[in-house]
Amino acid sequence: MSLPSAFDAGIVAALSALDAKSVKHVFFVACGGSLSIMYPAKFLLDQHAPLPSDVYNAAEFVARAPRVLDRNSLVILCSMTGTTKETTAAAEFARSKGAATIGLTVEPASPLAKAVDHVVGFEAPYTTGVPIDARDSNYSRIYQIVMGLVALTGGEDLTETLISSLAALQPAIDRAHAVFAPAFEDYAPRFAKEDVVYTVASGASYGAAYSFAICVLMEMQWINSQAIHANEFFHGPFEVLDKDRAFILLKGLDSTRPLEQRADEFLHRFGSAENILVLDAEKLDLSGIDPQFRGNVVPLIFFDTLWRFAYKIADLRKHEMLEARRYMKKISY
Ligand SMILES: O=P(O)(O)OC[C@H]1O[C@](O)(CO)[C@@H](O)[C@@H]1O
Repeated sequence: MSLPSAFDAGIVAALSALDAKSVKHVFFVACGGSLSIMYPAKFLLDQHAPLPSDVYNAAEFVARAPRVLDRNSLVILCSMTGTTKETTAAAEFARSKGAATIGLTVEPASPLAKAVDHVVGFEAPYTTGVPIDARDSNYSRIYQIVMGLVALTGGEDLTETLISSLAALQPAIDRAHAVFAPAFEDYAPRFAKEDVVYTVASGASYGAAYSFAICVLMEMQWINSQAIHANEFFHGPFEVLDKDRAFILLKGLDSTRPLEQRADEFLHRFGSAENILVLDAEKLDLSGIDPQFRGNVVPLIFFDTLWRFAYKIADLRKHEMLEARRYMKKISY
């Protein structure tokens, strides 16, 4: 089978060089925001192929040294900058075990790019401020890798369906901004005053909640946060819930939506609606995105739109989003 001509050229090169049928285990490896996209990537692979996979923080991957990592493994790594040293070390470690490696990065000359067998580029608006089309984002590229792999390993070939869905994603994101804008306007003044804001999600959307909690609220706004899995919520975290506690709940469209729905009902039973910001994907116009992929692309819509909310909070707190860091990239660690 051949991959669609609209597939990213780097992905076509990487997957064509791979003896796909020999791949017995896939590892998704990265740190921080780049790690957050690995959860939905694994979710997509789990849905479409009987291929075992794991998601690892890059340092943990090297320290744990899974015994199953060998020449029949495919290790997919991501570092936007390509300079996160743990991720480069993980690529080198994977190659030392004979595994095939694919690295996603925006910097083709970066240390990560040099450490992997194949480089896949993507675009990111967050540090440059230059808007992109979501079809060129990290989500889009890793989904192409996953669905390409599914097709090449004998699974259903949904690559064309994926490509046409990704082409419809940016207009869907643009429409979503308008849908969520009134809620962001309403909630931002209250959330800007909070010391703690939790984010809750499950399934394909968990990664979006994770990155919003650790990279945006904590890293960029110094607001204490934690991403809580929508069902784990009932296994401890719900004890902190009262009328004053602030939560963001992501309700996606994947098969785990009932978990998020149950959390929604409990949050509104004991919390107060004005402190529970719910982003519900059922309110979105997802025309052009195939129903099979709607649950998978919704987290990118959540994440992209939540940035607008974060900038509103940043303005109200007078705390600059990307510059006001104390440690990251400012000191050695
Ligand atoms: O490896 P990357 O994707 O360049 O990430 C570098 C840093 O950027 C973030 O993803 C967001 O600032 C951090 O979590 C991470 O430490």
